[in-house]
Amino acid sequence: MPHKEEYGEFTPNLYPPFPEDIPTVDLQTIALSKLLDGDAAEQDRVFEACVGRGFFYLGLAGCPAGSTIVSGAGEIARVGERVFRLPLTEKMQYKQGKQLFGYKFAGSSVTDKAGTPDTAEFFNIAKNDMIVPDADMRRPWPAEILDSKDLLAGYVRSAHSVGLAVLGILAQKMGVDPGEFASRHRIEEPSGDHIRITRGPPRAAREVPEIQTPSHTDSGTITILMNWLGGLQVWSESARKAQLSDGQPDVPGEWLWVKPKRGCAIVNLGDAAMRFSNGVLCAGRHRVIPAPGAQGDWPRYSIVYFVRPEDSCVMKRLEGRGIPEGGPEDEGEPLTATEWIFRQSSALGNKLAD
Ligand SMILES: O=C(O)CCC(=O)C(=O)O
Ligand SMILES: [Fe+2]
Repeated sequence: MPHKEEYGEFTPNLYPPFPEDIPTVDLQTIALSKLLDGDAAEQDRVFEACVGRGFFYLGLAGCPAGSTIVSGAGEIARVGERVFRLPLTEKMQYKQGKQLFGYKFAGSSVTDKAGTPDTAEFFNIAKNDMIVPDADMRRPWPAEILDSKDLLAGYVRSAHSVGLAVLGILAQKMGVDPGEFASRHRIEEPSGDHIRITRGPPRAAREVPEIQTPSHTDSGTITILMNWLGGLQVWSESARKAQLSDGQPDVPGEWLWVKPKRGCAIVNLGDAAMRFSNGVLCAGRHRVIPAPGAQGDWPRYSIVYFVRPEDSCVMKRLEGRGIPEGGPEDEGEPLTATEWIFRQSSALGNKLAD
């Protein structure tokens, strides 16, 4: 059992191994350093993974942005420990609004039609506030976060650059000018990008796992995820419709565990990537439950970076020889990214503050 007082609760060195006897998903491992070096075979593999399931491991060794993500994620989880330890009344002063920045309390969204509440807490730290002077920030942040602003800003820049590097490669494979993604994700421009610190409680019951984060596809473009304990699961079949959903998978299949891999991020594409590519790229459906086996006795932390289109970006498909025309998504008035993301998260049953 974890010794909470003695070690704090984010203790990756003490976690028992991920069980060997449960069905895991077989994800490709792509080396970030090879991608950045222009390795053609690695670039082919990343495109294949994104057209397929929309999930892959990204090996972070051998390049500065990768090292910042590996070391930064652990340090940010420790910032999270300090934030989540604050009294609920204090955390609720930072309750998330329409843009989803700030604190999400456990139970703020539902996991099924019966209305069972989720169990994960999040603190969503806005990219734009971390990379500007304090006087220019748009929201208040707890002292625990402001004290670590340099760490968070460095992480934002590295994770954002890694996301954009992958998107640039995907663009080329689809015959799209890589500048088309870059110009929709400029780091200084306001966007829904954020670092999410998540905390899920230890497993309450062996038999019926409670849902920490219900079934969803991410609404942004690309997500860089760091986690240490199991608990993430992907739906076995890919679903590529960027449609409103009631939070349940829309094609038959089963949940498969994603085994955390040291030194690797788990990268997945979101609905915006599917929208920009008119369905060529896949947004992988996933959820989080308590970690399997003895790992489930620990509180579960993860650090997620969401790369999202700029707020005023018009959400329509990009032009390129590899991007098909037409389909239902090409009809009707396109939304801005702000409207789009609000629509996607409301569909997941999130009770928003304003
Ligand atoms: O905690 C994880 O492993 C995944 C979290 C996630 O899917 C999300 O926050 O969108
Ligand atoms: Fe997600």
